[in-house]
Amino acid sequence: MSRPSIGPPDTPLPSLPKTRPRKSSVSSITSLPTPSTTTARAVSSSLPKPKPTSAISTSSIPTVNTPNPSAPSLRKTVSIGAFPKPPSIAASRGASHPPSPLSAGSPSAEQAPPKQRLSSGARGVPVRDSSLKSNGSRLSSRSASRTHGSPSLLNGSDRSIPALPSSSPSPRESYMDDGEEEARGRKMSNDDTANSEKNKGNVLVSVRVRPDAAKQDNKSDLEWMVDGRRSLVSYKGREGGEYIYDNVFTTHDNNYKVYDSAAKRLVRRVMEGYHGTVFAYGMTGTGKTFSMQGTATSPGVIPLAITDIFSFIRETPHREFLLRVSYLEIYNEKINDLLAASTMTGPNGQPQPQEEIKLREDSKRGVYATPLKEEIVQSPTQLLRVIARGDQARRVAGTQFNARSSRSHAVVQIVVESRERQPGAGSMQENKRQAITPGGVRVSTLSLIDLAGSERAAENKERRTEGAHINKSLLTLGTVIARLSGEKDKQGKDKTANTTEKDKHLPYRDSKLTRLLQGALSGGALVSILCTIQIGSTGSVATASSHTGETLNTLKFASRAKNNIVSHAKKAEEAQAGDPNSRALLDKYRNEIADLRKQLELQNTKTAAEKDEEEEKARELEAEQRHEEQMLEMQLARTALKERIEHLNRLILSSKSLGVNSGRSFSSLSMQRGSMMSQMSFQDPLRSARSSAATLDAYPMMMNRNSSVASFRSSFRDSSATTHTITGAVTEAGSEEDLSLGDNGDGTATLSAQVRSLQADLADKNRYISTLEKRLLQARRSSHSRVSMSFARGGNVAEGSTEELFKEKDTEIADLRARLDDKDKMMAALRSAARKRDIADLPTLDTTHMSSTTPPDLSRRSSRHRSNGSNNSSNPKASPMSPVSVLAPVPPPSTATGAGADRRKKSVDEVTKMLDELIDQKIHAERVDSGIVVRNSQGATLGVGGGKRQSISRVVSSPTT
Ligand SMILES: Nc1ncnc2c1ncn2[C@@H]1O[C@H](COP(=O)(O)OP(=O)(O)OP(=O)(O)O)[C@@H](O)[C@H]1O
Repeated sequence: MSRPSIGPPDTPLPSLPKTRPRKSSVSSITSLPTPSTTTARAVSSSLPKPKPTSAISTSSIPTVNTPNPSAPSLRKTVSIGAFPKPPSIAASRGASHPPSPLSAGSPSAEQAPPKQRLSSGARGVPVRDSSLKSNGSRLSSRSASRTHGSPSLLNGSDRSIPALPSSSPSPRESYMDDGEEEARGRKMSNDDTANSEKNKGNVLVSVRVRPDAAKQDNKSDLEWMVDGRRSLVSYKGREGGEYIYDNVFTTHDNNYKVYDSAAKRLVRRVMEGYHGTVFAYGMTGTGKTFSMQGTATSPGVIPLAITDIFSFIRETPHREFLLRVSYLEIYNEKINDLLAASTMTGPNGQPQPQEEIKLREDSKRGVYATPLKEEIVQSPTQLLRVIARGDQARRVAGTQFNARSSRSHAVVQIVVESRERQPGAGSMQENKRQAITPGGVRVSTLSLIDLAGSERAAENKERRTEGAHINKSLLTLGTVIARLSGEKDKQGKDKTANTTEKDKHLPYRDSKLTRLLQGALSGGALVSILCTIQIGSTGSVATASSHTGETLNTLKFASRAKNNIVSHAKKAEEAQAGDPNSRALLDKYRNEIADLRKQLELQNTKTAAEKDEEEEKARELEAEQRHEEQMLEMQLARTALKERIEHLNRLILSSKSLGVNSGRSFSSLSMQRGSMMSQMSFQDPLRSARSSAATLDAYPMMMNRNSSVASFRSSFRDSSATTHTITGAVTEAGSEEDLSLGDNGDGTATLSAQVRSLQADLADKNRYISTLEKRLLQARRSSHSRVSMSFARGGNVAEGSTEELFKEKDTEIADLRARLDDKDKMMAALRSAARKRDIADLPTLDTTHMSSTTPPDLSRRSSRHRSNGSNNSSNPKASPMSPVSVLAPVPPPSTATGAGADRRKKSVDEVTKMLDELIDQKIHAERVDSGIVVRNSQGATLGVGGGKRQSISRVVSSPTT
């Protein structure tokens, strides 16, 4: 049995035999030239025997039924009339043209209203075959009755699109003889026939004729006639015949018309829950990509479907939808993910190799590719962008036939999930959130496929390899479709036949394309096939004859598809809520949304509580900090106050103990102190030291304020002669202070005791400094936190004030350090004075009280220095800055010789003066610094400060006598 190949023959075609004249038609078509060939032959005889190429196995070559050679050679038309005629709504979108036989430009009916055009067309279409004519009329009525009786899913019964009466002619199979068709028909019951008729409506086959690049009236071109109104393509050549489909689009029909007639209903059905597949099939360069993708000015099926999908969603408020899209290509029998390809780039910017994509099958999803990137889309623009991205990644190359030839089969899959909304009361917003029925998500898939075109072997090796793969997969597709007719018969016999069993006989697995299309081809989906042809070979490198052969092959493929594919597509079942096997993201997302909403509400309540708590904590913390600061302030103020009191007490003691005064008073006091010191210095050296230190501090003030000295003196009048303790001098903090006058009872103490006192004083100062430093640190910290809080609140921060505070504190520290240095210096001076005094006093001590207690080495040192001391005392100016030598205790009058006592007294006075001057300088400086005002009870100012430390300046009143 000879079977023509669907693929391109690789040998030159034999010269076309003459078509057998068909009396009725020939007479009616005056414009068509009489074929030069004389003998009309059946398909089998008109085509060369298939000659497999290296890439195509003979077994996979699709077959066509061979008509009986003895039967009349008149070509049978495709049995299309049974299929509904899609409505013509192109008037609103674009041009719909009347039949346009290539040879004779028939007058355009473009301007005529659709109905008028249709009727005039129906009348005016040249029909050259009486049988066709009669069939046509017969099927027209059948078709019309079907429209009202048992509508198929893709016919004009679509609720949303008004259907126009069908003008499809009689359905007849082109490649089956009458006998076979009749036999098949007889074998089927009436019900089967009805079902078959109905199911045929689920498969639409359309043919689109591409306009020639340059119009030339070739002889072969003139043998073709395309009648869009009657959906008829006829060829008057050697393999002459007439092919009738659901739609035939002429060269004048634009993409809108193609979409409206061939895909729109299917897309709408998909939105309702059916699976649907649209694919474009045809020779290379005939306009598959142009039809599916279109151009910017003339969008194709894919963009128009996308627009329609969203229109449907808008028009269907009682349902909610979720759309996800994937885009793959089959290139050289390998599946590439076109959406992942654009995103998967390596570190060097090179595209990364993809994970191998495999085809899997399960009972629910059928055959599917995995792993495949799916993107959820929410708008037509987004969806179009995703697809445009995939298009960029698709393989295209220039071939002999097409400058931008698709080298792969491209499959766009849009998964539509939808479910019913419950009409509910309340606001719109509430409805949206709550009015969701618990179950029932329906998942359907729309596959939009742009196949690569069949082509002849190319010069280029790469193109040849690609071409071989393309041809092989297309041949497998043809084979599967051809064999479906046998399955259809079996189905008629045994409706309960297991589909999987049935599919075993079909070579779906021979190519990835057929495997992927398995669900659609085996009847699980609505199918629309758009076959593209180019009648004239102008602009094609193929010879006119081979081009014609290819075109005829496409037409035959279309006829076979129409006749053999039986779709029993049903609405996808609703997946119940909570079904673990459900792929429905809608369900998943809804649950997730509900969960998240709950979490959010919980979080909101929690956050409110936490916020309150945090605010409370912050308030507490602030209050605590404020309290701490206040405490610190108080402590500092206390410390400063104590310091000052202590300081002032020392001043008072100093004036008393040293007897610093003007004229005689001073001398007598000095004398008295001297004698007292000699008596008392060894009784309680520690107490003496502190009061002496105080004396040194306070002394100069007394020196300069005679009146105050008098008042101080009066305060001591009632005190005991030997031990003076001021109790009322300091009224504010006197109880906390050890206000001893000195260990010698007159405010004098040994210098070593004074040194100790100074050390204690120094320790106090250090403590004070560290307190201040600590405070400064805290102030800084709190200032930082306030600054950051202010920033957090978006308020402005007075940075200047913070800096000023820092500066002030730094200055304070620097001041304290300077004062500390002064103390150190003073201590050093006192130490050396103490040393010298000790040396100077040694003979006196030896002879009076210290002979038993003085260590031998000190005695020695003392005796050694005695002469020096006398030298020094004889010349006190020799060491003016070392007054300690003259600070030596004056020997008691009983032990001191007259001249020696005088000399010593003199030297003591001198040195005391010097010391007083030195201390006076220091105190003066300090007074200016500290801002102290000391007044007596009469208001006389004892000491006046500069006011630099206003915060700690105090007025201390001396007690009145
Ligand atoms: N109906 C049409 N009207 C105008 N131009 C068309 C039409 N059909 C196709 N063309 C043009 O023909 C050329 C080839 O078309 P297209 O690329 O769509 O062919 P194809 O069938 O996809 O080819 P291949 O299989 O090689 O990819 C393009 O330049 C396209 O614009």
